[in-house]
This record gives sequence, structure tokens and C-alpha cells, in this order.
Amino acid sequence: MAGVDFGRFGFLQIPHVHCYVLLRSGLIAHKKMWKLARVAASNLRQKRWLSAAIPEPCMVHKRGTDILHDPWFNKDTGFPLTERDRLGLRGLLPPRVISFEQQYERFMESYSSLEKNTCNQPDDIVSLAKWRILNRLHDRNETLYYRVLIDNIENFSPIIYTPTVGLVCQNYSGLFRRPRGMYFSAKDKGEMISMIYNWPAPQVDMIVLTDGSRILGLGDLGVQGIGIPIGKLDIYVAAAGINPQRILPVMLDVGTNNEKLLHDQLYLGLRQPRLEGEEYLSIVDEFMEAVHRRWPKAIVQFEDFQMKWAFETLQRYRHRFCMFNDDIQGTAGVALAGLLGAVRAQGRPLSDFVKQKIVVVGAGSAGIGVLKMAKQVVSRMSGSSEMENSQFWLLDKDGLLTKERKKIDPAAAPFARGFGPGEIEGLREGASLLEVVKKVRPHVLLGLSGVGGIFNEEVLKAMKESDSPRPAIFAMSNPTKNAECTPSDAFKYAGENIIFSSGSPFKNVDLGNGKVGHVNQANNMYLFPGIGLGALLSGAHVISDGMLQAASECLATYMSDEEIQKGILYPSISSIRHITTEVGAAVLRAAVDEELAEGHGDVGPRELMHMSKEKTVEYISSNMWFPVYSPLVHEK
Ligand SMILES: NC(=O)c1ccc[n+]([C@@H]2O[C@H](COP(=O)([O-])OP(=O)(O)OC[C@H]3O[C@@H](n4cnc5c(N)ncnc54)[C@H](O)[C@@H]3O)[C@@H](O)[C@H]2O)c1
Ligand SMILES: O=C(O)C[C@H](O)C(=O)O
Ligand SMILES: [Mg+2]
Repeated sequence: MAGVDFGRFGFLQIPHVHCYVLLRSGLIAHKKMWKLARVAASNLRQKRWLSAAIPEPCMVHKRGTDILHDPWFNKDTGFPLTERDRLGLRGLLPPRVISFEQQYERFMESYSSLEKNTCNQPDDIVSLAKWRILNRLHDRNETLYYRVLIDNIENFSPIIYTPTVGLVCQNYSGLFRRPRGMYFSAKDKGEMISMIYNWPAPQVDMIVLTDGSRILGLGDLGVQGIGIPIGKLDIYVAAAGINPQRILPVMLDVGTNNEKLLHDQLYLGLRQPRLEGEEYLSIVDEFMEAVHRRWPKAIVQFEDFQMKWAFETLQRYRHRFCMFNDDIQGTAGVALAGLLGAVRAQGRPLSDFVKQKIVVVGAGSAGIGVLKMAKQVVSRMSGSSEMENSQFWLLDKDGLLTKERKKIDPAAAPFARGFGPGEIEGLREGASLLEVVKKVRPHVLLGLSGVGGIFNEEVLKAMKESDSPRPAIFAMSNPTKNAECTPSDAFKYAGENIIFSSGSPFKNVDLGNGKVGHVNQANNMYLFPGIGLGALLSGAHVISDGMLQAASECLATYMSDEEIQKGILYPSISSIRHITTEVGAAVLRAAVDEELAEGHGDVGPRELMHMSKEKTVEYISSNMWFPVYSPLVHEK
């Protein structure tokens, strides 16, 4: 895209500048940028841009130290003198005013020093040290925190999100200093409707909720799983521009079945086994009612629930509330976009997707979510409502799933293989992964099992015999140690022409002779922010399959043929704000098409209906929050 690159201050898009892009530059007082921005803006809607460049004032009901201790409003040494006078801050800070840019530089310098000083230490120690320094800033000054996060998203997302967030959850009780978000426990039954009013913000747009029962591939971490909603919402702020004053991470603590935690004296959650059945559901019901009583338009993202509750709660609430399950639906959309990319990489038309043989390893919420969406795509492409399954093979911990399986989960049942004509001979119930890969010769091997290294040397070598000229290997389990294989093993054993994706970030692989094996990050972070943002700004009261498909299609068509040929299926994380804008617009347009969009704020359903695609993108981007110090106005 044509534009002016302002380095860490952002990228100014010339062809269709809108406030977000310009606000992204932030430093409009900076002479060089001011000049460049003026040139760009002169051809565009200058008036709107100029007004957007003056930050909105922010009402604050506090004064003095209460402001300094509130990360939403705190500017540290950045409070101008006049504001110090107005807010009773004079004398509470050292006299010199430090600019936002100087504060930014100072933080980045301390971060670099930390990197230098820890370069010989074990990875986990370094990652936790980096998380701590970011977390301290998060606790102190959110404006500066989100600014450094947005500008350095590619470097910082592995710290505040996957994989380090997993380590943080595992060590949560020891790392705990200050609470973040809300905790509703089994002991709060009957109290939730009043508790919800303890949250200080008047409005909440986006909630990420977990019960801690399946945190990444790390299992049941009980209350310690709160790190996941916090990390996901950080991505919402950075990628979707959701105002951090309108986000709410939530932990539903219904106990844990993790024996180690139950016996840990320092464990901070309820030390009791998990609630089950109706008792469990009544807690989730009460929470959902309470939230929607206070904030009827809030969107709830369910995250990292064990499979049985993931599917059950999705069915239970998706027609009543604006909610979705990220592990089932967000993951499916990202995987689908990648699978369609893998078809393009073979030089085939997208319609050939129906001929791809896909082996999915892991029959949990994520694996089945992917298969369900893939099936929808196949039936759309083939124009048949008959659900065709013949191209999919599904394995769980007991091997290949067939109709002979004794106890089969209802969600997995439609994907169990039969034994009739068209089946590959010799593939029995419970066949091993190696047998399946050897016999099926799949185009795609996709792992969502949570089992690190399960795509071993033999399995990867068997992928060399794939029927695809560019076999695709998706090792999507998180965090890093749980990935089904490393990219270097994949390129080494399955061949240099493979397409590779992992759920957690890995470096590209040096294949020698100047060749690079590209590593894609197939992570739901490419979609959930746009799904949430599009749903929010459409004002839809539910999130439909059509809205989710639109999100996935948008991501699938984002990459050029040239990039796809190089094995690049997803855009760089550094452009996540742009992708999210596009995805959000696609979701919104789908909501309008399905007559689900009820409007948001001043923008009503009719206005949304008449918005062009381009205007929708502009509407989305102009509603994205961007961190700048706003003038604070004291209101009693
Ligand atoms: N990349 C992403 O965006 C993304 C999104 C969602 C989930 N995930 C990851 O996927 C993994 C699974 O998530 P989930 O919600 O589906 O979990 P889940 O617990 O619901 O399902 C795990 C599945 O793996 C199967 N499994 C276990 N051991 C196996 C083995 N040895 N061989 C084959 N299958 C085996 C289990 O039987 C189960 O069906 C986690 O590691 C999670 O972090 C990644
Ligand atoms: O959290 C992630 O990185 C992706 C996904 O939601 C997961 O559960 O692994
Ligand atoms: Mg998840």
C-alpha cells in the first residue's frame, strides 16, 4: 500500500487516510511528520483529520494521588503543569515535565538493556523478566503501555500473549501482585448481579471469559488461567482499538481438578473439585445474566473452556447473547484461511478445496471447530447441502476415529470414518497417526492435539509421499513446547517445498543457499479482534455463522498470489491493526446482509445499510481507540 512509513510511529496510508492512521502517527507536533502528514492530508478529508488530531478530553472524577495510582489516567511525569494545577497534582511529582516520546524512549531503552543483560539466561527466565517489565508498565500507565505494545506488537505479543502468557498462568500465584479483571467464584452464587456493579467502568464493550479448565495445551490451571483473558484483551486493544477502559477480563472460578494446585498452599483459587452438570451451568448462566443486565451490548468471548463446556455453552448462549467461542470459531476461521491458502500455493483454484485430503489430529473444541467450518465451506463450494465428509480423517488420543468407536463424543461423531466403499483399505478403528498418514497421503496434516512432538520424524517423512506438490503442515497447538513439531524438523524431514504454520511464533528456517522456510503463525489472534470489533460496531445481538465466515474469507483473500507462492499464508503480525480493520468491516457487512445489525451509538441500522464497503472500513477505523495522552477534565 502506498504511504509514508514513520517507523515506530506508524504508517501513513496515502490513498485513503482516515483518522486512525493519522492518529497512529501521534506526534503531529513533530516538525518532519507534521509536514508529511500535511502533504498527505491536503488531498484528503482534511477537515475531519484536523479535528481528529486534537485528542478528545477525558472526564475524571478523581484528584491528586488517586489519579497517579489509576493506570487509566496516569501520565507519570507527563502531566503538563496546567493539568497538575487543575487536578491537585502540583508537588506530587518531580517538577520537570517529560514528554510522551521521552517516556516512550526511556521505556524502550530499559527493555533493550534487559534484553542485553539477560541474553545468556534460560528462555523462560528471560521471557518472565520481559513480561514483568511490561506488566509493571501496564499496572502503572496504560496509555504508554498500549502505545509501546501497538508499535512493537510483533516483538511484544509473544510476551503478553502466546507463548509467555502460558508460563505466566503456570506461575500466577507466585507472580500475583495486583488483581486485574473480575473473579466470580462458585461461592458467589446469587450475588453476581450486585457484584457486577463493583466494576468501576460505566461501560464495557468486550469481555473475555474463562473457567481455566483448558489453558492452551497446559490443561486445567484453575484461577491461574486469568492470564489468558488478560492477554486476549491486550490484543483487542492493540489490534482492534477497543478502549482499555471498556474491556473486562473475567475468571469464573468453579474449582479445579488439578491435584497439584489443590495441594498448593499458595494457590489463589477455590480449593475444591470443579463443579459439574447443572451446578456448573447455573454459575455460567448467572454470570451471563448479570453481565447483560448491566451492559446489554457487551460481547462475551469464551476462551479456553474444556471441550464439553465449550460446545455446550456455545449452543446454550449463541442465540441469546452476542458471544462466540474463540477456540472453536476463531480458530476455525484462521485455519480455514490457511487451508485455502495451501490450495492456492499448489497453483490450484480454490474450488479444489473439496478435493483436498485433510488429516486433523486432535478431536477437541479446536479440531472439531475447524472440521465443522471446513464442511460448511465444502458444501457451499459443491452446492450440496449433503454434508460430505470423505476428505477428512480425525484422530484423537485413541487414534483414528471410526464408527466402531465405543464411546464417541457427539461433536466428533459426524467425522468418524465408516468402512464402506470409498474408504481406504486397512485403516482400522484406532489406527495410528503414522498409519493414517502413510495410507491417506494427505494434502494437509493439521495438529490441534496439545501434544508436543507428535508429528515425529517418521510422520513428517511420511508427509513426503503426500499427494500434494506442496504438502501443508499445521502444528497449531500452543504454547511452543506443545507444538506438534518444530518448523526446522518439518522442513528437514518433510521437504523444503512444504507450507508450514504453527500456533505459537517460531523464527523462519534457514534452508541454506539463501533459501528460507517461511513460518506462518496460524493463531486465532488474526480473527478474534475483528470478529469482536465488527460485531460491536454493527450492534448485532448475536454472532452468526455468516459473520464468522465473512471474517475467515477476508483473511483468506488478504494475501497476494505472489506471497502465497512463497508459502506466506498470513500477513505479518505487525500489520494486525490493518487486518483487524478489514476483518471487522467484513463482519459488519455480513451482519448488515443478514439484517442483524442494529447500529452502534449514533450510527443506526439504516446508516449501516447504506454504507459502502470502503465507508465501512473508514467507519471501523475511525472508531478504533489509539493511545495518546488526553487532556483530563475534572468532573465532580
Ligand atoms: N493456534 C490456535 O489459534 C489455537 C486455537 C485453539 C486451540 N489451540 C491449541 O490446540 C490444542 C487443543 O485445543 P482444544 O481446545 O481442542 O483441546 P481439547 O482438550 O478440547 O482437545 C484435545 C484433543 O487432542 C486429543 N489428543 C490428546 N492426545 C492425543 C494424541 N496423542 N494423539 C492424537 N490426539 C490426541 C484429545 O483426545 C482431544 O480430542 C491446545 O494446545 C490449544 O492451545 C490453538
Ligand atoms: O491463545 C492462543 O494463543 C490461541 C488459542 O486460543 C489457544 O487456546 O491456544
Ligand atoms: Mg484459546
